[in-house]
Amino acid sequence: MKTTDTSHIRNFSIIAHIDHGKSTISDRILELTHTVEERDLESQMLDSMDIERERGITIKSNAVRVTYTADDGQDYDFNLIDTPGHVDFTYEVSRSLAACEGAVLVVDATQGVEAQTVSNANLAMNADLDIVPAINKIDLPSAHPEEVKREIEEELAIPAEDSVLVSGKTGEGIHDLLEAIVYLVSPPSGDADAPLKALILDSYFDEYRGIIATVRVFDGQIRPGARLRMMALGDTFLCDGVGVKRPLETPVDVLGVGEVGYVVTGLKEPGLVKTGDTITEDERPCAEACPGYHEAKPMVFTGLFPIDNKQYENLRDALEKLHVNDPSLTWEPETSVALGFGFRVGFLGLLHMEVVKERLEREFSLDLIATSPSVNYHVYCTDGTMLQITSPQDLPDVTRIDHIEEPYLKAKVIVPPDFMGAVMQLVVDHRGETKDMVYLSERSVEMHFDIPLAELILDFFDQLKSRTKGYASLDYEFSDYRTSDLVRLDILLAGEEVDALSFIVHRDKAYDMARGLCDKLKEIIPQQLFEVPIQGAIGNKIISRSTVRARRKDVLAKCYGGDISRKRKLLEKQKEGKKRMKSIGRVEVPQEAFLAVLKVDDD
Ligand SMILES: Nc1nc2c(ncn2[C@@H]2O[C@H](COP(=O)(O)OP(=O)(O)OP(=O)(O)O)[C@@H](O)[C@H]2O)c(=O)[nH]1
Repeated sequence: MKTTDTSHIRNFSIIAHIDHGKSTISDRILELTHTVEERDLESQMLDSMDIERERGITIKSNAVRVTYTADDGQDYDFNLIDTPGHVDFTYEVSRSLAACEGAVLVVDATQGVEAQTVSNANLAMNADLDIVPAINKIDLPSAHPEEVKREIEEELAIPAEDSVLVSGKTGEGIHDLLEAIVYLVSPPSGDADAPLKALILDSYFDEYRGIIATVRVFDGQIRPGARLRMMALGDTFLCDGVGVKRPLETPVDVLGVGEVGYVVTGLKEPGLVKTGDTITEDERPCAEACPGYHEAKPMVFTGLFPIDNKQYENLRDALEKLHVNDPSLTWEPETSVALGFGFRVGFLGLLHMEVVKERLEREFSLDLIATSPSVNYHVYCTDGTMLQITSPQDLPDVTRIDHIEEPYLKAKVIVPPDFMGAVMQLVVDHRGETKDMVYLSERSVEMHFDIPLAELILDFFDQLKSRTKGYASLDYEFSDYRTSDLVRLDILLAGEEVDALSFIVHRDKAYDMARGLCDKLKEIIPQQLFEVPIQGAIGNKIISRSTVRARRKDVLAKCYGGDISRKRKLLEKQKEGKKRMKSIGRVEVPQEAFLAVLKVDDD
């Protein structure tokens, strides 16, 4: 085996619980290594999507190359991968870790170890990575780094003597962190003469150059002009260029062993490049592909419908293109009497759903309506068959149903002991069952419970945050399917059933939900020229009702005659408002009505 000198390469991910400061620390590293000059530095440099910057969260992992001149006088190439912290995107973290030898585990010095600190640390340990703990936000007066060190040792079983104290805000300690990375993270190894073996970490669609894949080279090398092959999918392509992100794309002559960079595939069809696949040489393929990734399974499903039905094909096209960048998305066509043609789309969670909807609207100029999120139910019929349904409309008639099973999660909350009672009550209110709890330290208890996924996606997290004054952190994973007494709640507007407003709910909660939803819809649906009764029904039985009173809406009344340009402006504004509405029968319904179920206070 020919070994190339990889002793000056370090590949690491930055992992942490949400908001502990990964992106801020990455910014400081870019600055200190002069990858980006101070005057060009925008905050959250690696969060390249507008949504990420606006919301201050990382959604996609991002790989960037920086060169660090260490205290030993040598230059080191760091491939740094910033990862998301939110539980919806855990799969992004494991994808990134597969490309690295090390992980910087950021822990907020004021918060200590939280739920995703534990799960991300476990992912890194299972991947056998060298872990560098970084205790962040030490500039804050409420920082208690010594206690956090103890938590890292006791709760995560990671030696804390290697911890580096840093402040992403002031830059203090970042130099020590870079030195720790040089000494604690192993350099990559591989065979430069072996056939190419490169793992696809991520990919995105470029209108002009086709699909661009981010890869980690394990063996061999990639040069422009080489004929390469996707091992799982079998397609071949001529490599159109390789490079690294600094953080802008910078072409290089070759990507060698241990390096992380991008490959321009020239492939134009979405679906030809798969994250987790291995790229090899066409003529001399490697013997074994990289282990690849577990497919991320969608947990939450919603209907996405274009407001203008002419945009249906554009929506399909957009989903295909977005899928290149977001392989966890699934979809199939769905038809609604109320909303026309659309798709039933599967997501990893509610945040993922919001992000995808927003990306479709922004990046592909679509106007969309999303319907209430649902989970995947197993419906056992009296004829012995089992149906998997993700849409309330597909629920068969009650006479055909023997029983229904719904997905349950194993969830974990880390919280100060004072809030234990509040969390237990919240779990009971959401049909959950507390299993056990472990004191991690005087400051924190880890509680384990089982809870239906359908309850968690409605409002559990918001309520958890508010009832624990923001102190609780939550992590969960799929557990199993369990039988539940579930019914479909239908909503009628002006006497007509609106299929897109139906949802599946536990029988014990149906009355409260129906009342809450009718009241919420009354607030959301604007007054029309006629009275609009809103009714909630199970089967033929009406169980709740509210009414939107009639009013003649005369927008011009405000103008007191006179000014024509003002009148025109008002009319245009009204037209704009209309675009965001959908006519259901005679009733104009705003988009947000279809997600009203998320806003119902059912307590
Ligand atoms: N005082 C102080 N604030 C910090 C420090 N580092 C980060 N912050 C703040 O903490 C918040 C979260 O920081 P981010 O860097 O966005 O956190 P993150 O871990 O990347 O968050 P996600 O990507 O959403 O998981 C921001 O408001 C930062 O300004 C620090 O060292 N000191």
